[in-house]
Amino acid sequence: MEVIILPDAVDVGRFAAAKVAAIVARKPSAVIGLATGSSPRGIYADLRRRVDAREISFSRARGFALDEYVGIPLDHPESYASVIAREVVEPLGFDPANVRVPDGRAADLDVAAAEFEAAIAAAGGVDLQILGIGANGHLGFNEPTSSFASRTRIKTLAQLTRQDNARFFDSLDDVPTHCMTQGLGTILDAREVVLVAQGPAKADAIAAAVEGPLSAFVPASALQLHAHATVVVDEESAANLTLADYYRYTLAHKPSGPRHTFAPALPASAQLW
Ligand SMILES: N[C@@H]1[C@@H](O)[C@H](O)[C@@H](COP(=O)(O)O)O[C@@H]1O
Repeated sequence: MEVIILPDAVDVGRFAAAKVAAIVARKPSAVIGLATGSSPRGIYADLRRRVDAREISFSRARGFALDEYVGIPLDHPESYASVIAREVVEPLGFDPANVRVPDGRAADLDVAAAEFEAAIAAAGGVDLQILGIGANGHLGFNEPTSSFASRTRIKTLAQLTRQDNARFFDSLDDVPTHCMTQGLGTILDAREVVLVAQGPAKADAIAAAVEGPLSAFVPASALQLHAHATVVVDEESAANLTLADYYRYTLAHKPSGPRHTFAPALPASAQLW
């Protein structure tokens, strides 16, 4: 796992966007795992800038969303199908036919979950999975105690998650109680993953995920098992990392090479020690 600490949220978005852009430039039909929530918005904003500058195009790229609520209409503004369409597909110019969100409205949710897994496999797997992290350490909607081997399935949302997401709804009662989410096993199958976090509310979860023991109680700790995982955080989300100085030193002394060419230049304000 590579841990990148950057001064602020804008730098976090730019750094992670550079990884997405590099993959899409190399492979225009790349399969991108798409996350919702506030964390990846800086990534999408920087990618939009690159699209507008004609540096990259998502017209042939494919996308799979991480998760979806169960129990709200598809056209609800906070369904993840709506959010992905509004915040990712339209601004970045994906072909809507190439982007799939788990179907939380299906008559048979188990069948829909299995079909979603099959669609990822048929696409050749995910090239790069974008991830945020919940304050309780969840990935997608894999709440604490989710199996590291789990696949796309129905989950019950934790109360903390419902409270955190209530800001997107009129009231806590309006927040769905269930969801369909890619499993941790599904996420670990992506060829590369990049997790972004900003702000003090994520500091505990980041420390537990990066430096704590492997534990289903901290679902994001599953990323320790991934061979090509990058965690990109701002100073506030990095606040509880014991080895922060080591991560800064590593970044400042990064050897050059094909795997490292995606990294943009460090901002002048980056704190290296
Ligand atoms: N299901 C999503 C996750 O995919 C997201 O990473 C996380 C953090 O959200 P945010 O980025 O808004 O803090 O919680 C949400 O509920």
